[in-house]
Amino acid sequence: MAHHLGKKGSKVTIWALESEVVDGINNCHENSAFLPGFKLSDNVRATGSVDEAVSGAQLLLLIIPTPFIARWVTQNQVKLPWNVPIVCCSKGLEESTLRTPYEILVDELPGKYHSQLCVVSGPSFAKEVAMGLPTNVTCAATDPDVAKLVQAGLSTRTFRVYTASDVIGAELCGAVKNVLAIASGASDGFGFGSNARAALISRGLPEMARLVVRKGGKASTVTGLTGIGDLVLTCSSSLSRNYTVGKSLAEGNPPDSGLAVAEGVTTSLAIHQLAQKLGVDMPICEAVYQVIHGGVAIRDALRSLQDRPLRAENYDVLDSCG
Ligand SMILES: NC(=O)c1ccc[n+]([C@@H]2O[C@H](COP(=O)([O-])OP(=O)(O)OC[C@H]3O[C@@H](n4cnc5c(N)ncnc54)[C@H](O)[C@@H]3O)[C@@H](O)[C@H]2O)c1
Ligand SMILES: O=P(O)(O)OC[C@H](O)CO
Repeated sequence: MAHHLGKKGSKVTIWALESEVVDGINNCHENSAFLPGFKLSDNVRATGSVDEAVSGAQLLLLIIPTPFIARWVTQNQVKLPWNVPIVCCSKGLEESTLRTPYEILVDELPGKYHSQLCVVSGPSFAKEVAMGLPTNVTCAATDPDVAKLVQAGLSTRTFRVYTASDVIGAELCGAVKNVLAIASGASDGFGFGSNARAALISRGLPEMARLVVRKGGKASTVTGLTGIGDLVLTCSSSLSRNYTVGKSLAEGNPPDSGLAVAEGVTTSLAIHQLAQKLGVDMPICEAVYQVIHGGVAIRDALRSLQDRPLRAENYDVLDSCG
């Protein structure tokens, strides 16, 4: 995103955790740890100081893995300006509290920040964004003016931003698709074929919709970029870390994604707990949870989805889409 905005002409300062990442960006214009092979725009620089990163900022993009958001925000809250949009781009659920990134920010930041919070989500592999390939995403905010500000701030001819109001829906879609992508990667890893992958995607969609609606979001959100858009992308490409974790599980490896984060691994536990708490039926996500956290063999978990009692293809939850 920094490179994208730098190419657009914005001056961007990245705060990064690792000093070698800061040095690599400032000295070699490359983030060789997390985005190797890209010469970053000259408008992008990095720092290890949050104060320096946010100084004079017109837009803050918060893009850190979900498990670290709460701690990072509580540690740095006093340094964050409250009068510019804070755009949350992370996709997942916090394991201990089952909160989405936006819910974490609302809880951890004082009320004066709340109207500035928004979410950007949708089918957007970082590598393709960095390459300048056509990408469409959605900015969801409770305040439409904030959504429009972010839309204008991020959009270019290759990066098109839509606005929306369903924040919780957009976030839950982003969290659930990562778990479903693990199932899809595993299915492909076993060579179960294109039919199986298409079934996982289309039967994953009502799981997503049921959770969104139960949490107060709109069913129609799952039909958009943050829903089916990101679901199709992540379930069908080796560029996805989550899909890749699934493929690796099928090869008999543990659910370890290495350096890069696959949010679906921890999110599968949170989705399991949230679905139980809210009484939402999410069999594919549950199968992924059983594999990663319950010791069930991945082949058995996928097979068990086929062995469930025959039933009607019920998409009632989507019938409420306007
Ligand atoms: N990479 C993508 O294509 C993509 C696209 C859309 C959304 N996202 C979401 O963005 C979020 C971040 O993913 P990513 O792809 O940038 O991750 P990544 O795996 O490329 O990098 C992980 C990042 O997390 C940082 N980090 C690690 N521990 C941290 C801590 N304790 N505090 C702060 N930062 C820490 C690392 O410094 C590193 O920059 C995830 O929620 C992901 O789902 C990623
Ligand atoms: O690599 P993944 O699986 O985390 O997916 C990245 C993005 O969320 C795709 O939109």
